[in-house]
Amino acid sequence: MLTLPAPAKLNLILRILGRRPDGYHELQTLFQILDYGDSLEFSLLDDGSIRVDAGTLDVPEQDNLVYRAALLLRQNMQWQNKSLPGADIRLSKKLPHGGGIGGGSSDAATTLLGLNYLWQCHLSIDTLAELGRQLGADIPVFVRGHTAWAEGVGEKLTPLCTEKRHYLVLAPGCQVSTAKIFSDSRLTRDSDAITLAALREGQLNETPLSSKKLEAFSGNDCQELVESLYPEVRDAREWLQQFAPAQLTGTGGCVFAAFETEQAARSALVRLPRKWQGFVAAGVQTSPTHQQLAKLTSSN
Ligand SMILES: C[C@](O)(CO)[C@H](O)COP(=O)(O)OP(=O)(O)OC[C@H]1O[C@@H](n2ccc(N)nc2=O)[C@H](O)[C@@H]1O
Ligand SMILES: Nc1ncnc2c1ncn2[C@@H]1O[C@H](COP(=O)(O)OP(=O)(O)OP(=O)(O)O)[C@@H](O)[C@H]1O
Repeated sequence: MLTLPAPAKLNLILRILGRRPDGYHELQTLFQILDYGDSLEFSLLDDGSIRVDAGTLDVPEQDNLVYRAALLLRQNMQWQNKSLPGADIRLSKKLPHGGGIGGGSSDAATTLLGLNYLWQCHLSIDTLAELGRQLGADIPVFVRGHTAWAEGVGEKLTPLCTEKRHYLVLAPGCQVSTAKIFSDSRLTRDSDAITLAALREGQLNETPLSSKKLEAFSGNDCQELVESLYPEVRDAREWLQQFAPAQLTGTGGCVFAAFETEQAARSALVRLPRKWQGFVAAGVQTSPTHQQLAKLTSSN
């Protein structure tokens, strides 16, 4: 049996530059991977079937991104005339879905990485990232497994180190549909592009992007619209704002703030009103999934 984590992400910066003919949006975002997330257990099945036990997640099996990722990988291998065993996958969800923290996307990426290992498919990270992109714009970053600056629809990724910070993430309890936000005519979709060079200006190449820089460039073009549609998101952000600058991640509904120490983040968490849920996590440069896989491959 193989157990792998599926971490959350935050969008520390999210700028929407325009809409493409296929309806998708050109964006620029800074994906920060966290050391907190879901967990998946994989076992081989002799009968060739794919089974997913989604635990508390109430999504039909065919729609579960874990199932869809497993099927896509298997189809891809079948085209190469490789016959594969099946898989039994157990998902333990900690991440709220429809939260803008990439829970479903990360589960899918961990499935691609985990089954590539277990089924010995030997597909490259580039191929797995391309398969992931077919399922969702947020999946490639988790497949590649680095905190990164992203462009295009989120698939053109440049790894970027950020200064270590601790995040308090709040889930105000509403699920926000990404498609609904991106199709709303009121969405800000004309932000100017910024360059990675501007982001890094004044910093030595090897140094992680400082908290000051992150704060100067922070912001999320979806925030105003999401808060007007979901007042509870604004309430949660305003509550968090008493401790540190707070903003929306992805298309929400989660909001977050950064703290220098874990203790500072936790002492805000203990004051969280009961109506909301929250967690504290550290920002990491390399995904815990990749760290775990690297341990496995080095011990083999
Ligand atoms: C907002 C972000 O979370 C930022 O990280 C992502 O861009 C969303 O990525 P995601 O949830 O993986 O999105 P997908 O599942 O690919 O797409 C959901 C819907 O969002 C819209 N969508 C998504 C990403 C993007 N760059 N432009 C879009 O317009 C599309 O209408 C699509 O039908
Ligand atoms: N394994 C899964 N975990 C969570 N949601 C899933 C999963 N599979 C399918 N879904 C569906 O995908 C939708 C989006 O879930 P997800 O957790 O990816 O949202 P999100 O946090 O807003 O992600 P993103 O930031 O990628 O938009 C859910 O509402 C759910 O119906």
